[in-house]
Amino acid sequence: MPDSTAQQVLEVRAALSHALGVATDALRAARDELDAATTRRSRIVAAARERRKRLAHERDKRLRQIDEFHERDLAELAGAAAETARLAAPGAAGLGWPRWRATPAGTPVPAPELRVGRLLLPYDGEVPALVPLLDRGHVVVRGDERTGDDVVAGLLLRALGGAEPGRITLTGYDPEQLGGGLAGFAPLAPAGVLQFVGPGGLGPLLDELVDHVRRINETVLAGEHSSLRELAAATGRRPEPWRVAILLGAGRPDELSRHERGQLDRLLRTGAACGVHLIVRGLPVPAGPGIEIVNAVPGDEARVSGTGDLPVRLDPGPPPAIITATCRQIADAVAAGPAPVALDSLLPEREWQESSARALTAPLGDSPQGAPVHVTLSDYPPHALIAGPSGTGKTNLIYAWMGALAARYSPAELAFYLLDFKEGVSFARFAPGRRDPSWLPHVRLVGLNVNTDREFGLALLRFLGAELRSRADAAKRHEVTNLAELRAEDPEGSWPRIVAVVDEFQVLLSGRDAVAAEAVDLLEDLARRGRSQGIHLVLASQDVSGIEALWGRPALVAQFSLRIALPRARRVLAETNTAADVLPRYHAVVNADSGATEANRVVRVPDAGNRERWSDLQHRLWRRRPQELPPPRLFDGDAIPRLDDSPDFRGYAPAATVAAPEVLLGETIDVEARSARTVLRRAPGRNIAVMGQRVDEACAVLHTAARSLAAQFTPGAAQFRVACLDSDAAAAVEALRGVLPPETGYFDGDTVEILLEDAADRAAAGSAEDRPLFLFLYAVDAAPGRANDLLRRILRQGPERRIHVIGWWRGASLLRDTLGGQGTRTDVIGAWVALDVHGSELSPYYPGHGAPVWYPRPWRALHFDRSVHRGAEVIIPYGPS
Ligand SMILES: Nc1ncnc2c1ncn2[C@@H]1O[C@H](COP(=O)(O)OP(=O)(O)OP(=O)(O)O)[C@@H](O)[C@H]1O
Repeated sequence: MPDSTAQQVLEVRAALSHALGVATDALRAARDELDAATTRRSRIVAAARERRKRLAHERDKRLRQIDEFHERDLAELAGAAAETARLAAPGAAGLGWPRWRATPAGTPVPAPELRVGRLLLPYDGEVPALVPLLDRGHVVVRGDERTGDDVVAGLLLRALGGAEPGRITLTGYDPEQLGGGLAGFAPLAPAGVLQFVGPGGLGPLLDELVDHVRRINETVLAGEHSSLRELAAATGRRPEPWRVAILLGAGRPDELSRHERGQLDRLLRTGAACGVHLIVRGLPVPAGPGIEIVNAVPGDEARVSGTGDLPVRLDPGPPPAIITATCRQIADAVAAGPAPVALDSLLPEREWQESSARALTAPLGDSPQGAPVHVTLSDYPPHALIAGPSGTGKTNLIYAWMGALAARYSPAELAFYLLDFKEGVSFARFAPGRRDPSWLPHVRLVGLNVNTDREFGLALLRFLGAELRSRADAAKRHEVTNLAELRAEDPEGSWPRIVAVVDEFQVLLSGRDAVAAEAVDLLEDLARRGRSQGIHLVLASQDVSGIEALWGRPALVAQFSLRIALPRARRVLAETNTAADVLPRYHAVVNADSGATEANRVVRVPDAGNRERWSDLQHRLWRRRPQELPPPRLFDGDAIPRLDDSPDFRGYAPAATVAAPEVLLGETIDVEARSARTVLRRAPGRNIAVMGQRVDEACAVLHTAARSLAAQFTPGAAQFRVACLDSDAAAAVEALRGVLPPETGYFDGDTVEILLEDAADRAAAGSAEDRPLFLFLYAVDAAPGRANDLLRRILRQGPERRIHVIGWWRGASLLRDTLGGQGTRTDVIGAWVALDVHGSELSPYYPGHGAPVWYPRPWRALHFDRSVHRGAEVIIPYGPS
């Protein structure tokens, strides 16, 4: 058994050892497996880590790419926004304050947007934050008060600086600070560009703006355009300025009444289309279309509604010095008025093409809407009244009108007669001058410096009256009633329309004297009957309101149905028509219906005063003139005429016998250049007395008389004797030696009696002289006592014996003494020339007329010849040759 036990032990042992071996193998195998698994795991872990790293890398790379894209996109967008902003807000609308300056631009459409600050974007460059105002809408500023003030000031300055001066007008409502919020803009007020309304003024202001919108809709847009902006785009013109109202309320909810609320809402809705824009702060205005809201907070948190929620940094306010300087410039420019329009704008494409048979029509300038405004003279309206205070451009308007007419109608169609009672030479340009020999071919007469020679005005009216009669006679002959018909019936006749322009015509009508009375009568007749005969009167005056002579004759005034009022003209339009009060410079109201408000047409008159521009036109027309057309008659009251220029004097040819020798005495004040004359025929009383103390003028008259007589006789055909009793006249007498025949006898105080005795004897002789004898007696009142007797005999008996006295007495009463004192007859003095002698002293020599109206004036004389004159005539002595 032991064996079996041992065996068994052995077997067990063997089994155990086998099992052990197996287990050991298994263990080893397991270990190996573990090792392998461990190794594999480590590899897997390492691989996983590697992948994660790669993943992170990839992710980072991708994120970086996305960031780059994003930034690039953003930069592109911001760049584009900045560029757009630069275009939308050019110049003054967008420049930063350090470089800011006004950049007034013509009429860009639409108007620029205005910078208020910059958008805060992750972007290197700057993107301006803009708000639309002019042409687009309204701006409401909320938030911090000081920042808001800066925004408002910036907006206003940018808007003003980008527009032509005067194209924006501002109205401020600032009840809390009473305009203090807009103090910097105060220099605009005197020029009318800025006005303030007081604390109670909001309602009226809103009413007025609403009314303005209504007016623009009715009269300017007139259903043709939906907004001024559209009108400007279509026509290139902006007929109305923008009106910007700055409403700075106190922020109280009850600040607006119901009515005001309604008006404000209306303006917010409809104002922008009509150029009315509001900048509102401190009044409740809800967001809405066309309303830009600026939330004004300092720092980086401001917002502008047009740019959504993007943060904005608002600009600081404009430097006060820039505001003041800019406003001053604008005010100066507005006060100086708009730049002148050129005369050429009134000229037709082809000159002298029009017929004046029915009317004279020409443009006078442009309306505010840019259309030409035509003015017509015809049967209706026949005559024009122009008024405007000194310097408002009356003369210029007349030039412009004349230029436009003269370029359209040839001299066969139109004739001008021009008279200027103003001191100066405004119409001189139409007549040949020393520097420029040209003249306006239509001009037949130019009267200059006639302010003291009202008689010349009268002469013109008389002349026109005669022309009127001759036209009326012709019309009767041809059995027609007006110029158009007459021209049709008589195509060969010369019937131009006549335009008589009288500047400062009130001078002619001033005074209650015979000249004024006759002038008004003539004017009335011309005004009434001239219309159908093509004679048109254009009367201009600084102030027609005080012309009693005019307003006392309503029938006369009624004929002047064309009224032209320059700025601030009084009474020329109807009483309730105040259009002239608000006219800008160089504008006029033209009214063809006697000044009724409905007939107002505003016209901007071009600058016709410019000599060069005018000369171009005048020279062109002058070169085209018909060669037979003479230059106009020029009457210059300041010029002293010369006998050598007198057509009468030049017409003399010496003859051996002259039945009616003429004595020329001076130039008449008349439309034709004529010499005043007295005829010394063989008849009683044919003597001439010159009366007055002015030596030069007396000598000039006697010199003219001597020259004119001498020119009519061949040598020896007449006898001349000269006596000089005043040494002041010695030089003048000496000058006669060159004029009178060599055998002329000269006498002085010592020898004058010899002369007078001889002449008196010859005057008393039975038969007449075979050759006339002319006695020129200078200062004859100084002759010794006995001389008066002799003189009386010569004066009484001489003329019938062909002995005539042409004498100078140094006073009217001295002549009377010569004739025999008070009460003696004066008819031996058949003609006289009075110098500085008052009219009342002349009554003894003025039979049947009382005393002539005569106030002595330098280098003028009164001439009366009882054989031919109804009344005395004013003459101008001829000056030295
Ligand atoms: N439309 C215009 N454009 C530019 N300048 C003008 C215009 N009208 C007038 N002026 C200028 O204004 C000034 C005054 O004009 P103008 O002499 O015509 O005025 P007036 O009313 O006739 O004055 P006065 O009665 O004192 O002579 C002139 O220097 C003239 O050149």
